[in-house]
Amino acid sequence: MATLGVNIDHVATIRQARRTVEPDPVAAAVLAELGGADGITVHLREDRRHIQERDVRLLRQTVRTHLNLEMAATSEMVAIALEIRPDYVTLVPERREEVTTEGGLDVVGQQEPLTQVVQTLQGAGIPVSLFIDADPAQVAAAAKTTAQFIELHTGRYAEAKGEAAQQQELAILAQGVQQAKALGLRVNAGHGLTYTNVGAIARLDGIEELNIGHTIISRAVLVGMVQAVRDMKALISP
Ligand SMILES: CC(=O)[C@@H](O)[C@H](O)COP(=O)(O)O
Ligand SMILES: NCC(=O)COP(=O)(O)O
Repeated sequence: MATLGVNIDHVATIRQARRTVEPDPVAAAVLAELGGADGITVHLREDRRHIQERDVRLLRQTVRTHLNLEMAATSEMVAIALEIRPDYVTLVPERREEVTTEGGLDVVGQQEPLTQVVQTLQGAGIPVSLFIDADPAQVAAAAKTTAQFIELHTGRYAEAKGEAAQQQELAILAQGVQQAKALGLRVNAGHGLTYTNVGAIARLDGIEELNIGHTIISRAVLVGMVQAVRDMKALISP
């Protein structure tokens, strides 16, 4: 049964809309944990469009479950991670122009530099997860970096149109989980999951944690964070 990492990026999106101090992602994390979150995920983007370094520093002191820092594999972000020391780091691709993450890391094409970043962080005691598509070559390349985890990108599943297409993407994800486990990788999953599409992913054997953000924050705006998290927990671990 998968656990739930709540991504609170878009609490910060509302704050940054006015460049002000509310709503505070730190307060949101407390409420998410009260609602049953098993972890808190934040994406400190190079362009700081939502989560700020201040948020990550305070969350390090206040998160009682575990803190997952999503970041690009840059020297700036590695230095921040080594200083703040999240419970784990998830390396994600980033493009300034993107509205949100568009795909997984190209580990195959960046094997050497990504392996260096993985070994720097894990050498400092910070486990690393690589956010990748469920592509066999990417899964194999991720294992070669010595990263302890992968996070399978569920965006194509979430965007699939119609039952057949969704079942096809689900089968690809299931295959990716099995390949990763056979290679000794621990497996998380996330991106684009919602209250209506999460069930089939939560039922995939071998996935440890689902990182879910936008849909939970969208519901929290209407019913409150505690209830929004409780509702998602009820779906992924009934
Ligand atoms: C990697 C991923 O899919 C998300 O966790 C990421 O945080 C999306 O970026 P935004 O939160 O900026 O939409
Ligand atoms: N890595 C996925 C994540 O943290 C949240 O993605 P989303 O649910 O906001 O699409």
